[in-house]
Amino acid sequence: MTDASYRDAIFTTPLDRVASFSFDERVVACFPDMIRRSVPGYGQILGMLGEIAARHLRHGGHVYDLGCSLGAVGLALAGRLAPDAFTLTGVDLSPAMVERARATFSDECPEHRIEIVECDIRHLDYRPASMIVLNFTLQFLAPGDREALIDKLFAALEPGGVLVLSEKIVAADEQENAWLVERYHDFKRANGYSDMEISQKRTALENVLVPDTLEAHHARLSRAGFSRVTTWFQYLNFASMIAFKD
Ligand SMILES: Nc1ncnc2c1ncn2[C@@H]1O[C@H](C[S@+](CC[C@H]([NH3+])C(=O)[O-])CC(=O)[O-])[C@@H](O)[C@H]1O
Ligand SMILES: O=C(O)C(=O)Cc1ccccc1
Repeated sequence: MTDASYRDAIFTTPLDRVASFSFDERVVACFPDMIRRSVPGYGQILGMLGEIAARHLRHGGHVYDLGCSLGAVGLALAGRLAPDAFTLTGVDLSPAMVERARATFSDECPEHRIEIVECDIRHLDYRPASMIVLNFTLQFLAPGDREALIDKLFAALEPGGVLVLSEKIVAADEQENAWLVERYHDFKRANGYSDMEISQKRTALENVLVPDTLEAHHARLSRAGFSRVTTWFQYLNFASMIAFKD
């Protein structure tokens, strides 16, 4: 059984000291529930990734899913496209994530050509790709490492290729940001998280998940050489962009 998933109860008890958030076994065990209840629009983004792939991916082209966690992006593409339509490499640094993602793909879509690599996306030797997805992963890299990775991904993309970048974002205007964060906390409360869980998770993510502004993302993508960048989705302080390489 590869799809066992528990309810996220990681921050339900008060802690004397909240440790930094990490993608360990406990998080992996409840990850599908955590991400669904914590990321506004997560399911809609996955559904649209299938449609974006159907439109933009060269037939038989290669896809990278960077920070693939349990493989949700690969599963969305495999649900939308035939096995001969693409090959995919999912990459994640967390051994617990990689182990479960591999089991899921061999159980659920053995015909699709999907491999999972345990590696740091900053150090991977990229082969030419038609589509690259960073679905809520760049935000976990040290801010100083982000530009070099985007440059590397631009170089790996074939002409006509696309990069999809989904991120938690911060608004430059303090009042706007405060409103978005408050409504995001309402979103989490409505999804069953208590004030204590919300507050302890926020502490655990400090200096671990460091969001950029949408403007910073667009500027970085343009600097790397992408000819067009479109924010195609935003729900509160979560957004997804698509960048096109000519
Ligand atoms: N340097 C790194 N190299 C490789 N992996 C990394 C690195 N840093 C973090 N990760 C991995 O990036 C993933 C981020 S989760 C992505 C969700 C998924 N995309 C989804 O669509 O379900 C987002 C979230 O939990 O908010 C984790 O699995 C980390 O181990
Ligand atoms: O829960 C949060 O506060 C988030 O920002 C989203 C999230 C989801 C899963 C792991 C880490 C962060």
